Amino acid sequence: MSTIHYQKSGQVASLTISSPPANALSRAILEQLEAVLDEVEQEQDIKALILKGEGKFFSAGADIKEFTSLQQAEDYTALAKQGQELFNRMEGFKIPIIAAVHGAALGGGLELAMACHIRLVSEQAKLGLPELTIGIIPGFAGTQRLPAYVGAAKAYEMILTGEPISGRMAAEYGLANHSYPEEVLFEKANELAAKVAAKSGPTIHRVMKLIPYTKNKNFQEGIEAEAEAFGEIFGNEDASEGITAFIEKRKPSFQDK
Ligand SMILES: C/C=C/C(=O)SCCNC(=O)CCNC(=O)[C@H](O)C(C)(C)COP(=O)(O)OP(=O)(O)OC[C@H]1O[C@@H](n2cnc3c(N)ncnc32)[C@H](O)[C@@H]1OP(=O)(O)O
Repeated sequence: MSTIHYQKSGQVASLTISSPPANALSRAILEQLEAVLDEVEQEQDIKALILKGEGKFFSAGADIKEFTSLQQAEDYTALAKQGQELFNRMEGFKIPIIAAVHGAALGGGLELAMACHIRLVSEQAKLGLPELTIGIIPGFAGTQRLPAYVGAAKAYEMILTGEPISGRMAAEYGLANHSYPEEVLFEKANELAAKVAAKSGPTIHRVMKLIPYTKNKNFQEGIEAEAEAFGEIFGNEDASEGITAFIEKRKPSFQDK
């Protein structure tokens, strides 16, 4: 069963995405994440949150198989908005969220990690936005958050090639705070969360309110345009071909239509 496990240990809580085999972000998983954040918000004493994935990966992104159940451009736009709004809520959360990324954070999985305040990654993890490889575009604010972390030039390359970068390179690019061997990643995340949790709660909350003032003012406009474009692109034959090819485990044959 797909779920988000919520575990509290002192003043640190962990949220674990458990949606085998790839921790794909179905609409149901996004709703569960929303519900768990509601629960966390009720707890007065939590000072740091760790977000991680169970199994082989952090998350392989939106649930590509679920895409076939949607019909209209508006349905896809609504899906993009669901993810964007949740991720905006996370970015504006008063409790710092540390993403501990192992295996892969691709597409919506990377977009989720980018909505966290700090990213620790395993050295060999694959981080990327591969949507163009399946004939679609990023839709959970990746076109806006990735350039903010790595600069426009690297974001163009990563999005247009669809090729992932390693965790080690993500730390070099500024996309991740640090990279570690996978076997120590979660320990490092716990250590960092403990350092944060040792601080006074009111000071943490003030900082969490202040740092978002640095955000680019065009961001909201950018994600609205992204959600519209995400919906429109699904009307293309190449999107159907890309998604079918992924499900059939073959290379897509795009016709530029
Ligand atoms: C708005 C947001 C949009 C998006 O996020 S679009 C999605 C963007 N993400 C991707 O395009 C990533 C797609 N997945 C992959 O590239 C690969 O997978 C991995 C690199 C993550 C893993 O590769 P490997 O280790 O070879 O495993 P495997 O056999 O490809 O996958 C294991 C099972 O996981 C399913 N799966 C993987 N990613 C997704 C996904 N994003 N949505 C739904 N299912 C997914 C596969 O189909 C398969 O399933 P089965 O065992 O039944 O054949």
